[in-house]
Amino acid sequence: MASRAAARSFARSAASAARAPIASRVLAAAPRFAARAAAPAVFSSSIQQSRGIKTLNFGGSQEKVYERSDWPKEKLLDYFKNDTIAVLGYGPQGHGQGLNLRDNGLNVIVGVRKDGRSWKKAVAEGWVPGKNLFSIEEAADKGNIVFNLLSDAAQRDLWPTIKPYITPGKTLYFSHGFAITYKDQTHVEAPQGVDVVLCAPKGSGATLRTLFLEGKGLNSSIAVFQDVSGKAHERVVGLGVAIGSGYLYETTFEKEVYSDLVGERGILMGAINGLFRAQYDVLRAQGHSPSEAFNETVEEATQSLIPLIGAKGMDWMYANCSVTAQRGALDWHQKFYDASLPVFKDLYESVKNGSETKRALDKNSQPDYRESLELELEEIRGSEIWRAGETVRSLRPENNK
Ligand SMILES: NC(=O)C1=CN([C@@H]2O[C@H](COP(=O)(O)OP(=O)(O)OC[C@H]3O[C@@H](n4cnc5c(N)ncnc54)[C@H](OP(=O)(O)O)[C@@H]3O)[C@@H](O)[C@H]2O)C=CC1
Ligand SMILES: CC(=O)[C@](C)(O)C(=O)O
Ligand SMILES: [Mg+2]
Ligand SMILES: [Mg+2]
Repeated sequence: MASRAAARSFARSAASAARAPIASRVLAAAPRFAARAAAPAVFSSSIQQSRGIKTLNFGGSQEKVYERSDWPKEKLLDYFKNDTIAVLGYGPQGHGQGLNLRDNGLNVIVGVRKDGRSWKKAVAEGWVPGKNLFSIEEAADKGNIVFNLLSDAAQRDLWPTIKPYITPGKTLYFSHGFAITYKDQTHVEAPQGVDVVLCAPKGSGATLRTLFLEGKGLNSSIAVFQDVSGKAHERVVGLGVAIGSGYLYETTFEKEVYSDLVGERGILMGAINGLFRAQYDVLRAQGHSPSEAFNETVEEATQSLIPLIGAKGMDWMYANCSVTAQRGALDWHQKFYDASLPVFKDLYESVKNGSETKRALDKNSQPDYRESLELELEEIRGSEIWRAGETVRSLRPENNK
């Protein structure tokens, strides 16, 4: 009973927090359930081992994370003062990482194919041809820390062009374990005499940039594949901070790429799209209007309930919904789990055995790959659910002043 009353009082504080903007909602600190006080010691907080490194308890496992407090701007500037960072590619990551490095005062240049989409974007964002914007080859030549942020297919296709410039003493940096892990398909082998590292922001390059501008940071995964200098780990931590990361989590190239490919095909992008569509279609088939089906499927999820999960976890979101909703969700979640578990197992296998890689490489190396992706996105945009969504979004009070 006590915990029920406590839950109700949380529900009230969360309800008022829910009216605040998302950022302050996330920060709103309300006491947890009374039951939480008796939680096992396993949930206890961190042991600070040394400055900049923390060993934390993640659900019962100890893991090390690195933090940016150990890398203030002056240290970054001094540590990388003799380095030229060449960012190859100017997609979402080239944009986010390149601009954050530049704003942090590091010596950074961009390399993209001349007069392509990325070249034009880079020029529009203040990169100057011949000064800090070059062809891919020129940039790879000039840089001693080379960020390979081309598309994963282009990393395979252009490797023979780039490889001659990755000479001993340089650092080769990726934001994905893809090229190295699937080297049987990409033919990207770690060159001799070169540190090979990874820093993979766990989110879009667009978010990496906006959070940096807001003085926040996106968490990233880091890994070292080849350490020739003996400093590869320290360097990638510094680089991770310099691109605007918050905390850095340790992984391996293989673990990063397996989890990333599963995540984006699964919950983050593929599964969420499939689940939204399925529920919307059932509601529509039962005679609900497009706005009702959209509001009950997408709008409420993105505007109300998912931010609550982000703020304080699944139980917190449940606790802030009616007991009717909680009862039903607790009963039905197992059915969704059972239905999707085999799909996730298939997905993991398809990632691990290289099928997903093969498909991404085949499709995204076609000359018209962008146009065909755009056609598929157009189809989503034109479908009823997302057309209904456009109208619903336009009616959010903040968009309708
Ligand atoms: N998107 C994200 O937020 C995340 C991406 N990553 C990883 O970061 C890396 C970069 O990804 P992302 O930023 O999304 O970029 P994209 O996958 O969108 O790739 C964009 C870059 O690749 C270039 N490119 C593609 N094909 C060619 C080609 N044949 N020749 C020359 N250049 C080519 C494009 O140039 P042009 O415009 O001239 O075609 C563009 O600059 C990838 O390894 C990705 O997996 C990691 C975390 C998140
Ligand atoms: C943004 C991100 O981390 C993804 C979804 O894995 C990607 O864009 O590849
Ligand atoms: Mg990712
Ligand atoms: Mg990815």
